[in-house]
Amino acid sequence: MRLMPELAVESISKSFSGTTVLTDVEFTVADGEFFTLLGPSGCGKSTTLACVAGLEDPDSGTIRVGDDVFFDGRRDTTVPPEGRNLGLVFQSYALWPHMTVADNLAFPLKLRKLPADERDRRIDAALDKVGLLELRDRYPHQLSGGQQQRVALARGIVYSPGVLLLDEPLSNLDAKMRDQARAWLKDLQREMGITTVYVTHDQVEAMSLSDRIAVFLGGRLEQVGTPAEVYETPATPEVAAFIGRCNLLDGTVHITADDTETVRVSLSGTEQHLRVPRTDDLQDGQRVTVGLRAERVRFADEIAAEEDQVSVLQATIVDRAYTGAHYEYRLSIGDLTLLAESPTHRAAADTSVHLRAGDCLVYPKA
Ligand SMILES: Nc1ncnc2c1ncn2[C@@H]1O[C@H](COP(=O)(O)OP(=O)(O)OP(=O)(O)O)[C@@H](O)[C@H]1O
Repeated sequence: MRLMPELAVESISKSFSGTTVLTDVEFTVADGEFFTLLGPSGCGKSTTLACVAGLEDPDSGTIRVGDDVFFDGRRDTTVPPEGRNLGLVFQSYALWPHMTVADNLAFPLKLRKLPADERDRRIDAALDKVGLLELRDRYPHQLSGGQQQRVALARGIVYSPGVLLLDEPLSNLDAKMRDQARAWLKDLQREMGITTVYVTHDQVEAMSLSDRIAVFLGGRLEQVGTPAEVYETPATPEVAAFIGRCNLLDGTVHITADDTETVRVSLSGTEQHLRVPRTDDLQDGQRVTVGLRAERVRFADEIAAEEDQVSVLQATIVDRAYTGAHYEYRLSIGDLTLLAESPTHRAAADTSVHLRAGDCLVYPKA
């Protein structure tokens, strides 16, 4: 298999009409890696991808694949999209309606001036990869949404691009088809070993597809890590809040001479407190934000209260919802609201919750 040099995006910034949409965005994508740009609507993911594709130019920074410089803000260098050998697939499949499937795929090959027999060979190979060889002579309107999406993908890979860029390619599919397409896309990417940059706002999609995820918020890269890293050790409270369902609680640290493994945090909005792991960056009196994922808020019968390692808080259930997979509870603790998930139905209003110190994500405030 041919080896691709890494894609390096170095400190790119971009504004539109004076409004900054990207600030010092920096990441590298390794050969064969499935790398996802994840973030809420408007955070700058698509603009970043468009800069890699050459559809937009950043205001500054560099973009390169190995020694091939696509963009260099200092030298005013920019390579046009067709010179970058990238496969592009967007949310809107953008198939030409008056062309058959095969002709849709032939288009980028004609642009690259490939001879007809080589074009046919490549078209059949790409359609075979996406499992649609028998539909090569149909028109787009004779295909389902999922099939159109596969054709768009086949068109993205037909000229053997070095890097595949996908912008929300599954978002037009219904939930069930999206699940199937996701599994299929992952298999295809693995089989081809093609370096892939994927844009989505759907964290489940990002978690299940990616080798690594770059979390974008407000035009900045907040964290780059494996799915497990961004979920288990989010770099900031904002990342914790964006990925999964996370309670964010404000409090103040209190450290005594007896505290070795954990320290006490008095929570704002209640007289109650919880214990969090003791770390070097925590001082007595330090204001902190504590992140607690909903599924890590346990009820008394779920985990035992262990000295120092599990805090017991008295709570009232104010609302419960059945989701099929589990129950979601809204709890009040003094003036605080806490979301909890549990497989068990709980009828009583008053309850105690058990919070493991190791489940608390602690962020010192500046
Ligand atoms: N051509 C443009 N002119 C002006 N502003 C733009 C342009 N393209 C994007 N923006 C703005 O830049 C910001 C980032 O947009 P971008 O499309 O990159 O976000 P996104 O994270 O991909 O969002 P979404 O998931 O909704 O597509 C947004 O505030 C958007 O309105």
